[in-house]
Amino acid sequence: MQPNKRLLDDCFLHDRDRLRHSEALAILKARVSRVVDAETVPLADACRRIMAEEIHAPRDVPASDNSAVDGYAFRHADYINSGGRMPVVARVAAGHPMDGAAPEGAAVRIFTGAVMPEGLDTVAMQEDCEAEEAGGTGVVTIPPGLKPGANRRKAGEDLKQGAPMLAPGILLRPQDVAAIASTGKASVSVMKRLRVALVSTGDEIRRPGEPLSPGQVYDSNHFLLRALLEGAGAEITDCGILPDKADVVEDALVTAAASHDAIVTTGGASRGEEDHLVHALDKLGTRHVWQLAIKPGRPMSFGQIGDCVMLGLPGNPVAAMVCFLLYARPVLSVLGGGAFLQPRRYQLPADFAMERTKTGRREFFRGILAVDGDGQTCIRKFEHDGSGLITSLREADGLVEIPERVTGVSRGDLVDFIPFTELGLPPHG
Ligand SMILES: Nc1nc2c(c(=O)[nH]1)N[C@H]1C(S)=C(S)[C@@H](COP(=O)(O)OP(=O)(O)OC[C@H]3O[C@@H](n4cnc5c(N)ncnc54)[C@H](O)[C@@H]3O)O[C@H]1N2
Ligand code: MOO
Repeated sequence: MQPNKRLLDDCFLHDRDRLRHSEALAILKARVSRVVDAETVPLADACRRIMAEEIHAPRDVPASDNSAVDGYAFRHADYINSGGRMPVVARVAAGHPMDGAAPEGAAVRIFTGAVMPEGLDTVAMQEDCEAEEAGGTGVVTIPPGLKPGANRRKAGEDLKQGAPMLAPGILLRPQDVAAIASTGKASVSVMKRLRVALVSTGDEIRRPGEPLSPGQVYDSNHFLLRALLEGAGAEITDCGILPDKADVVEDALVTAAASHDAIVTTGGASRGEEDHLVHALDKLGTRHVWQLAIKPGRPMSFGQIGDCVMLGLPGNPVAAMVCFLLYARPVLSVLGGGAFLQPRRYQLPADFAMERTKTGRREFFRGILAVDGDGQTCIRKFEHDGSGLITSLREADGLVEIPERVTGVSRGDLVDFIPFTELGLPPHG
């Protein structure tokens, strides 16, 4: 006889009731704003910090016209009139500008970065010239065909005085810090670092270095999330590993919330009797998000305890990383004064095929960049989808994103690929 009640063994049956990825993002975005103040730091410490001030170029960069090459500087009109053969009357090197203007009809020996002598507008590369010259005196023959202004870098061609350079909220990259330095500014106002409490939970979790008893698991998520948080510029407090005990979890969250801008937890996020994080959040504060129509990462929660944001990441390592990158990263960025960071997707042909019996949820598979038989870049899927496989994260170059409505992927179909580099991670070495 057939049972009249089907067992609820399909753990994704309720995806319709769960928040979709885009809905979750919209809630997160609407709920958070900057919580940190500004501080002034020396430029050497400014990289990867978030700008708190607006900067306009205080001066022209470069400050003067200068030579782009080692060679001979001259007035273009003199070059035309002389047929390219000119006396050399002086020598100017970088850091040693010429006193006064160059005489008419003459060339000047010049080196890369040296200020263009007054009145001269064009430079010929030394390799193209024939010179009977030493120490800035002699004669040089310059080949025909040079255009006026050749090999001359104009004052202000990099930055014009007053040009907008940087605005609050921008994450400073090495090249941004270089630009600030090029204007002579020695310090910069940036957002203070976000104070984040990092919590692992689970009776079975142990720190590396400790002996492992049967059934216990090393706390890999602590190191995963610590590194991700460091990459996001946070100041981290290690709150250790909490046991699966409601009162201990609650006490720890109250203490952490009092002195941090955000709490990031891993584990205990789900619905089991031993999962206390969501109940604690409900009791101590307000939950805005829990249970997403995504995989992996379904039990992620987001809420607040007073003014402290709580991000409850799942315990499975792949789910913890995916949730961090997709949801915690933009939230922490906004709390820290930055943008709600969203990765760009790249459409690449799939080097895999799959059928989806369950639609309605968004899936993020681990994707590996590959080259197909025609030499075209394509995307492979890590062969196992298990949410506990750290190896899948290590092998992958990013995430393959399969939207809710897609019923299957055929080999060669274009799929969305989010490189890990778009999520702030270093490239695969
Ligand atoms: N009946 C149901 N069971 C589960 C559901 C569900 O909806 N109903 N969801 C599953 C999904 S999806 C996930 S993801 C997990 C996540 O739940 P939790 O956050 O409560 O995670 P835990 O049970 O604490 O741990 C899951 C897994 O991850 C390991 N873990 C935990 N913390 C760490 C750590 N710091 N470092 C390394 N590994 C960690 C833990 O030992 C477990 O193996 O729940 C499913 N179950
Ligand atoms: O969705 Mo869970 O997050 O499979 O691992």
